[in-house]
Amino acid sequence: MIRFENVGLRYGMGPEVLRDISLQVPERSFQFLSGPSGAGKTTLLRLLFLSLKPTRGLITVFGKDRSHISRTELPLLRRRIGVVFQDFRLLDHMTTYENVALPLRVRGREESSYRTDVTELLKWVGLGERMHVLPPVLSGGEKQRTAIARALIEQPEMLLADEPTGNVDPQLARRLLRLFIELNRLGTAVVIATHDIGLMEQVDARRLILSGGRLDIYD
Ligand SMILES: Nc1ncnc2c1ncn2[C@@H]1O[C@H](COP(=O)(O)OP(=O)(O)OP(=O)(O)O)[C@@H](O)[C@H]1O
Repeated sequence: MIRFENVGLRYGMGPEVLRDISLQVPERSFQFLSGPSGAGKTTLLRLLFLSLKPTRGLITVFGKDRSHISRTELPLLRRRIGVVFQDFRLLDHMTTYENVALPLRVRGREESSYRTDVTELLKWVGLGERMHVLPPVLSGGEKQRTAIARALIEQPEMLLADEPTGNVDPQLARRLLRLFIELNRLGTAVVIATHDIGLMEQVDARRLILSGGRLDIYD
């Protein structure tokens, strides 16, 4: 679905943060992205989500050359990619249900057409009882699961998650990991950025390790 060939990225006039990165996100794959703090994991996820342009190299997204994708096409392609950000980015004045439904509402969908889907998804992530509360009263793990549900509501072909177990205890981390594995079994490609070696050891998945701006791949 996504292919990088010798991709480099620098912010402004700064040094290259990523150098000669070549990777693929095949359909239905499961990969971890790791490396020390500041190695460029979030930057790489932003390139995958099309919110940054590479400063050199080639990125192909769903068969299209990234540099030829127009501004009007970008939101359509992004809809096929779900993202869970490190800081959740939930809207505090909307309930859990409303936060998850927001991407559909923005697209002008009638509530009656998605009510069941949103409710079922919230139950799937274990938030069936927390649908009508506001984010400020949710625990870190509940916020995390709300952000995951919002990333999944449009049934993306690929899910990118930035430190999705960063703020939760080991038990919840395992539960979230099981959610990602189940999602992957249902057909979604998954890329999880994490520092958590214990988490990576629980799944036999490809590891993309960044250090010094370069990427090593371990199968
Ligand atoms: N918007 C920006 N402008 C300038 N430099 C940036 C910007 N964002 C990130 N950087 C720099 O790029 C490098 C990689 O940052 P990035 O956030 O991608 O790393 P990371 O591996 O995700 O780190 P962490 O594990 O701490 O979240 C760092 O040196 C950082 O200071």
